[in-house]
Amino acid sequence: MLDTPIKLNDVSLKYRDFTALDNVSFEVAAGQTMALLGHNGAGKSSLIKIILGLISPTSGAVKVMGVNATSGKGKREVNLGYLPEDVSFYNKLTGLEVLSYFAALKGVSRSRVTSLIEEFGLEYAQDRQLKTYSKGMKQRLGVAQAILSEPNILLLDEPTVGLDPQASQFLYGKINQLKYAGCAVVISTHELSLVESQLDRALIMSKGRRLALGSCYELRSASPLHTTINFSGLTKQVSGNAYLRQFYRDGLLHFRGEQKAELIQHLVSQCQIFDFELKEPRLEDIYHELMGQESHSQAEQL
Ligand SMILES: Nc1ncnc2c1ncn2[C@@H]1O[C@H](COP(=O)(O)OP(=O)(O)OP(=O)(O)O)[C@@H](O)[C@H]1O
Repeated sequence: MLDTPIKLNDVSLKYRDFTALDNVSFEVAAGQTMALLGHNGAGKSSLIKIILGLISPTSGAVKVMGVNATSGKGKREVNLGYLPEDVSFYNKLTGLEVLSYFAALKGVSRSRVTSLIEEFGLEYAQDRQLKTYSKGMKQRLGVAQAILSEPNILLLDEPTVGLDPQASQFLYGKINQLKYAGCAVVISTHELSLVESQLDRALIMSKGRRLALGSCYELRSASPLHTTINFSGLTKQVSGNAYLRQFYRDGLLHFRGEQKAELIQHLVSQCQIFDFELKEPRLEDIYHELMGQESHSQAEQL
């Protein structure tokens, strides 16, 4: 059986007395995208650096393709792409020189460099020094560098910062191509609306601790936030239906994520519906709800 690409077990990290990560565990399977979400300082970049083997956890186990990420043994066999939080290349090099340099390090062909430069819309600036690049252009180059080797593991720290909407969409298209080829992807981001439709699972963190872990469906099901349904004739049809009455409030049906399938089956079999509007809590709503609960319970502990 193939090893799980990324596996963290009870990982903790301390900087002197400060606990940056507190018993964090998760796995990322081949072909999956895991989004790391959390306020500034939650520990997202630290987790990525631990997976990379750049820093060692104070305790816990980290395996990358079945190999202990901190021991160094067998690491060279992992084809890994990484975009750091603050992309910074040598400013006197041109865009083409930067990508060619990484291509040489990773044994990637010249034609892949040329096609990525073209695909990322940097062809017109490829012979210009990076000091003349805008923030977004540098970010495009950084992302191109991260996916250059068509990695099996891709770690992206805030990849869409500075990218225009078209470039962000293009990036997610590229990530999806890699995923379908079996790449395990970890994305740390604050852009929840962008990542929502892209992730398979999200790890929501606060102050180094895991608040929630799951797919959008699982997070929604566990959330106290309601999904609502509205359709014409709702009020009339509810009045004679004891099952629907339990969900009815303010002209809408309100229910929890896990009740959705049963309720929709009931509506289809028992009601006349020509069209309906379903509103589910977005990832952003769930995130804010969890953060609100967290600060409430912290306030209570004081
Ligand atoms: N070298 C270090 N020494 C001491 N503390 C550190 C060090 N690196 C990170 N930290 C602390 O660890 C915590 C987690 O930092 P980390 O960079 O992982 O957060 P993050 O979730 O990526 O934040 P952001 O969204 O702002 O990028 C923060 O409180 C940070 O100040």
